[in-house]
Amino acid sequence: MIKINLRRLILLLTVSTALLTLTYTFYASYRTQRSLLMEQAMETNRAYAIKLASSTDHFLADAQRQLAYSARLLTPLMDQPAQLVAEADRLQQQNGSFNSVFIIRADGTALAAAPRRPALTGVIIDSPGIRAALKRRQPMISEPYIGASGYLLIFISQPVYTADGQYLGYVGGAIYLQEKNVLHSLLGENYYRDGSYLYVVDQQRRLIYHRDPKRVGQVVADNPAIEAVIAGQTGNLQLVNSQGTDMLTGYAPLRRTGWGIVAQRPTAATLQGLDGLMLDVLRHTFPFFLLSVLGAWWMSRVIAQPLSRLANTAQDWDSPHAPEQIRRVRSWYVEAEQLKRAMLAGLAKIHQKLGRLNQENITDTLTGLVNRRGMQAALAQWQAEARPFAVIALDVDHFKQVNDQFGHDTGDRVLQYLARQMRNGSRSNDLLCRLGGEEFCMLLPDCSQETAIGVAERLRTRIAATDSPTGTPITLSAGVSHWPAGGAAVETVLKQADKALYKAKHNGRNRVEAALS
Ligand SMILES: Nc1nc2c(ncn2[C@@H]2O[C@H](COP(=O)(O)OP(=O)(O)OP(=O)(O)O)[C@@H](O)[C@H]2O)c(=O)[nH]1
Repeated sequence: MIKINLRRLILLLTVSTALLTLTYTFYASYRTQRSLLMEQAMETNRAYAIKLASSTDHFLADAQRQLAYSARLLTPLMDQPAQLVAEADRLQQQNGSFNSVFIIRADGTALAAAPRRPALTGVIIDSPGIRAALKRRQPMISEPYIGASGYLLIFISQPVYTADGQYLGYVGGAIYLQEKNVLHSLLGENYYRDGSYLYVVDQQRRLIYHRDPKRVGQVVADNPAIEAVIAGQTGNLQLVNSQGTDMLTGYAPLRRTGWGIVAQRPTAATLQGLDGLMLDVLRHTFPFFLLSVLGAWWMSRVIAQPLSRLANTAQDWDSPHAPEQIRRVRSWYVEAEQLKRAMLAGLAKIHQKLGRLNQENITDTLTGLVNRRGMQAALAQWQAEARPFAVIALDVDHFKQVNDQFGHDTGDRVLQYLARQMRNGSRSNDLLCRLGGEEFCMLLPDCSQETAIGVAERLRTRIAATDSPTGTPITLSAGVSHWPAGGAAVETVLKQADKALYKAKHNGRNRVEAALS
């Protein structure tokens, strides 16, 4: 299995988390901005359609008021052609509301027209608007229709009655939907430059105003915004228009005529700025992303460091400095501290075990004294430290007889007894050794030969005066030497002690002899 480095793992995890967060934030921010922009555009269009519906309603009401005023003026003038022409001229020119003005007698004969058209004066004009006005005899706004002049128009009319209610005819104004007039300016002047535009439909779904004059008069089917607005609803929605363009629309009806105003903006134009906006977001977010990568890199180092330092110390566990090295590792988080403690505990156990093994290795099992190997190690260290010491070589006299007479077990107990006596008569830093059989040795650091002779003599005397496990005292012989007396080597000094011991044996046993230096 592939093993991944902890630092890389932390780095990888943190960077991928940061990257995921960045991507998600970016995506969420894109979605939010997008729907916000779209909702804003639709709401703006709705508000705009409401405002224009209200302005257009006002305009039509105003046009009707002008005609009503004129109708009142005309009541006494209906048989005065010159006055009628003057009034028609005034109406047409004063406010510019109408492209043309007609004064029609109750039988349908045109009495005056503005702009002046002599050909039409005195004849009966037959057009849907004029016919409808005559028939209704009430103030009215016609449906759009193509007039005698060939223009698509709406006709606004006001009946002329005498004071006693006799119908004399009416005064009416035509607004040419494809020509310049106040209505046109009202709708067209608010045309925005950001791709937005509006159109007006009548109840038959016919375009009666559009920024493209060629489309005026066209009937638009299957457009949900048109369907809603001619049903008298105000609102907004996203739709694909008859030209296949995705649009954000707002719409509002005209109360006076039942027409509908639809303001719209292509969705693509609305969202055009979004890409730039998102690039800006990315530009602003990227330094933070870099910072978090840097932070992740730093964190991965800081987290991995205690573990990797602990791992390094583990390679050197047999070193006596290992515990200190482990203790020095800064474990700043709980898991590293736990690991550190576990390692220290493990190491302590190992060292304890090693120490025990080591101790067993240098200890004589019968007496518990240091064996020959232990003695060699101590001597080497003292020699390295140039530490002077005295050597007392000891040997039980006639030990063979003890064995023979009392048995080997008693012989063993005698050896243990001697070891105890040696311990009783020595200092804590003296090294007491059994080198094999009944051969013993005492190494006394920082001790002169004379003092060592005294120690050996006291031991000999005590042994000779004390009952051993045999029931009677035993005796021992000793030879004493000193290092570095005479500059001899350690081995020589040991041999000198042995020689002195032989001398003591030779001279009758139960005695201490000093080596000649
Ligand atoms: N009980 C016992 N006897 C041992 C041990 N090791 C050696 N011996 C005996 O110690 C005796 C040593 O005898 P020798 O070397 O002849 O010396 P000695 O009898 O003490 O005579 P001298 O040293 O000349 O006084 C032998 O009988 C060994 O078997 C041991 O661990 N236990």
